[in-house]
Amino acid sequence: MSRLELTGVTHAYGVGSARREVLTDLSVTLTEPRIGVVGANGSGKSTFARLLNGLVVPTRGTVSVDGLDTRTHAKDVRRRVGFCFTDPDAQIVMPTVQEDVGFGLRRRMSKSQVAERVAAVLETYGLAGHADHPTHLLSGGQKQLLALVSVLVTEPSVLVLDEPTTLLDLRNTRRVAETVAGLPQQVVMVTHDLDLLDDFDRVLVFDRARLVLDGSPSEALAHYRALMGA
Ligand SMILES: Nc1ncnc2c1ncn2[C@@H]1O[C@H](COP(=O)(O)OP(=O)(O)OP(=O)(O)O)[C@@H](O)[C@H]1O
Repeated sequence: MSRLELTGVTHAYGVGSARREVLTDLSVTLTEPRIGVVGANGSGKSTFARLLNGLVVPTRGTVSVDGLDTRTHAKDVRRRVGFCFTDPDAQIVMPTVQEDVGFGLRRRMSKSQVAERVAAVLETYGLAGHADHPTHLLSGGQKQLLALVSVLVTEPSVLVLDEPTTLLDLRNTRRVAETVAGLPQQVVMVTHDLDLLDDFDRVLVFDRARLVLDGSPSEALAHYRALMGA
């Protein structure tokens, strides 16, 4: 597993009177295979997730992945840490399924190698019959799966998922959950769906820009439910 390390991290968006601190003085080291992140809307979870692959660079403090600082080694970090957005439309970039899956590989290997790898992963994730399908015609669940597969094909060592099932029905939620459960990679998953975290090794609870609990799924979920008054 990789070592994801945040040291003295504070992050704010905006400046002057518009400055809004969304993460405050966060230090945490993550080495477990399965890490969940929960918290209220606006508590800083997405910002935390984006810090892990350098999509967001902290205002103060450092974030590193296996010793690589996201500020100075952005490219290496992004190669190791794959990121899946809540909304798959934010990352589906090509007109057909196979082109989209091959997109992240085009600079690393020859056309025939890309075609071979793409065919193999589409088969593995049950999308083989959709290779030539226009991406904009896929269902929400298929799009989410495609976004996940397009990241997995690049073989990241860590996968960060920001609310990957929010837009999905129960069947597709299960499908994504099963796919994620079977991955050899380290996974960091932000979610409001607490059931997805039952078997996780560690769950972080955020509240108003702070990490307020870091523990087992049952401890974290009890704390989160109490925070939510549920
Ligand atoms: N690019 C940005 N510019 C300005 N403010 C931002 C930006 N991104 C997020 N914010 C603000 O930062 C705060 C924390 O947002 P963040 O998305 O990290 O929270 P979250 O816990 O993931 O919320 P949610 O559960 O609603 O997705 C929110 O108030 C949000 O409006």
